[in-house]
Amino acid sequence: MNDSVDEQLKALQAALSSKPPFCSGVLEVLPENLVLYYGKDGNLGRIDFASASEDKLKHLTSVCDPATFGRNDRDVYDETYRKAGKLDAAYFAAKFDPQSSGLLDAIRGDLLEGDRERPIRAELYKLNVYGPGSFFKAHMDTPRGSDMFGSLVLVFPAAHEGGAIELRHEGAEWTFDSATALAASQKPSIGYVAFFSDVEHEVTPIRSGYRVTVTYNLYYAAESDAVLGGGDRPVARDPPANEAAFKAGLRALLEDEAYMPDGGVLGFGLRHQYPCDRQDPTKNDLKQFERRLKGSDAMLLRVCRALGLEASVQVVYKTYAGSALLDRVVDFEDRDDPEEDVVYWLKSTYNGMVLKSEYTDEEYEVSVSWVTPYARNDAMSLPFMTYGNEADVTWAYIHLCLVVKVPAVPRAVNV
Ligand SMILES: O=C(O)CCC(=O)C(=O)O
Ligand SMILES: [Fe+2]
Repeated sequence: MNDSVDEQLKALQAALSSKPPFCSGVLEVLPENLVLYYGKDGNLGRIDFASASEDKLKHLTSVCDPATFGRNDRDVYDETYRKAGKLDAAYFAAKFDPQSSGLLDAIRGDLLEGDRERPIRAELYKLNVYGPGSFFKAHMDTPRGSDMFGSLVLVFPAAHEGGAIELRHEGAEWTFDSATALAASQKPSIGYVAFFSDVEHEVTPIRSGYRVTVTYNLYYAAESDAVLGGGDRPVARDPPANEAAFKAGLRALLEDEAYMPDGGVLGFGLRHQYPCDRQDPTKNDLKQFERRLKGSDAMLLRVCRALGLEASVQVVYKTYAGSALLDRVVDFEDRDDPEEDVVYWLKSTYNGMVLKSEYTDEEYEVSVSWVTPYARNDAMSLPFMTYGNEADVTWAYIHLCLVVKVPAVPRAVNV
């Protein structure tokens, strides 16, 4: 590979990973939006976070249940992993509304990288109270539906120290210290952080005071049938800087006639994991994920389609005999004969193709030039999430990739 192609590929990788997979901030609100009502078993309360006394915060804490989390396929209570109180959505009502306050619009503009026409909705999930010494260690949020893409955490301005949210993804780490951000705000305000649910996050220990949060699950709204990636989007939009850079870079690469003159296949491991219905995996036709891609994964498909390239979401399975590329999700429970060679089974039942390996000279059926690294799904084990915020046997996360055909020269690339 010559130097300039190498540099172009690096620029593509940089454009795809330049935006953090979360957004956060402090939102000024009307004073009445700092009011929360709660109650359980006849034990009722109203708390105004503009002036919440310690007694009021202790009362709220006393009404909460101990918070559990999902470890493998079980909900467990373990104070070495999660120490906090929680109330389910039936037991509290907050005045603040993410939709009418404009917060959802801000999240769409930031987290969804300018995909402004995409309707999203926030579903109330839980109230959490973290008193001194409380925390929640690293986990991902359990998907609760195929259209769920993210999580939103609101932090009320009760005075506290500690309790920052740390987020980690693909080797990078970010922190949002809502306590400090809220303490600096003179006006009534709420802290917020929204992230893609497959991004690992944790709440660091609270050193003093009370950290009260309300969490929401974020979904692509059902009424949206807008097809991502088409060049026929109804409303013009200004692409964010990383999208413009990615598009220019990919076009330049394809216009270079010395690059893949006979054509070939480009592969991009997607940055995010996606909810997959584990109970009935065969209904997971990979095409449906096109509409649900998150952030820069959506941008990648949008740009490929805009350039007129043939691109499809695919999945790589790791087997003991190498990797197989497939255009659909596999139901391993359909495999009647465990003695049968799994690669042969994937090939004969699912049109799987053996991927060329960088490490061995084994025979292969497809050779992909990977621009970003791909993760393999393990064909041999069920994909339980080790640490989630809830145990769920229906939904699992799956790693996907985008496979893009590069035509032979002379090739026409849309502008
Ligand atoms: O309360 C928070 O700050 C985050 C809670 C959380 O991560 C969860 O409920 O999954
Ligand atoms: Fe979480």
